[in-house]
Amino acid sequence: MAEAVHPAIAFGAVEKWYGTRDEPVHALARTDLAVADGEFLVLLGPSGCGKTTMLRMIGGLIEPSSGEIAIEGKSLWRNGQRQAQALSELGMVFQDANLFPWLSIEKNIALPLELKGVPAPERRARAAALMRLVGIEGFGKRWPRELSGGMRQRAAIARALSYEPRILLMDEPFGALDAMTREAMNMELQRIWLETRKTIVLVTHSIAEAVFLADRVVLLSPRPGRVDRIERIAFARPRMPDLQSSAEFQAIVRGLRHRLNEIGEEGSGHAR
Ligand SMILES: Nc1ncnc2c1ncn2[C@@H]1O[C@H](COP(=O)(O)OP(=O)(O)OP(=O)(O)O)[C@@H](O)[C@H]1O
Repeated sequence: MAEAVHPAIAFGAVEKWYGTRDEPVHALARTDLAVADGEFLVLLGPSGCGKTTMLRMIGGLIEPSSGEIAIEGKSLWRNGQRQAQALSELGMVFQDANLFPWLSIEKNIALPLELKGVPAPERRARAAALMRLVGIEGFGKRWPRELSGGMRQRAAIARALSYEPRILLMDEPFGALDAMTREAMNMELQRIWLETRKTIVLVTHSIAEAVFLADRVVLLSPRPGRVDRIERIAFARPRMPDLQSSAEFQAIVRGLRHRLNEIGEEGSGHAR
């Protein structure tokens, strides 16, 4: 397969300040980062280190204060205007599935297609294929409230994939789920990724989740948010849950936890 000409996502000297009523908040210091086409990148770090800010900037929901973000080589912003062309490459999944309660699961999944004017028979066929892909086949006529949290998250992933974005952005997608469902969802997400080969950027607070899923873990530190280190995770795929009890896996988790503790101490102790 030919190498993609552009990275899927490129940060060039991107910086973000938020204006507040008191002091401006320096949410992200000048950051350069390239995410390869088809890569699974995980953003990990303590509260307030800028993970969501980075994800929302990639998603075009907020504009960087300076620097440039390019999606597949196309600038996301030009003269303060978001470029729709670059945005169509992106799908988003949040912690809360955010399904419309008055629409069936099938209609929720097909909604982005309806908004795009895709005819009903094609929408139904696509929704059926996506429900198979995420493992909720047969639940299309149900209401969101009739599904478990894990199943609702599967539906949210199906909806984000419905218009075939090349990049999937996920902000703590499994943060609200119990530990067992979360582990099952990690396996499912890995399977979906192996089948679709999307570029994925996922935010998490869980070190084990990060190491289990990622090609690279980007560890961020706060005040201001910045990339502290990038850990390449080389385990072969598909990765099985037992991998997590291996010495190699635990060594990486330990290293990241150790660094996270140091970051915490630097933040609370000596002012810089
Ligand atoms: N809209 C906003 N206005 C002002 N400050 C903000 C805003 N959004 C985020 N911040 C600040 O920017 C910094 C980075 O926030 P961000 O939400 O990106 O961090 P995070 O790593 O995602 O945190 P968490 O893990 O708690 O979700 C924090 O200091 C936060 O208080």
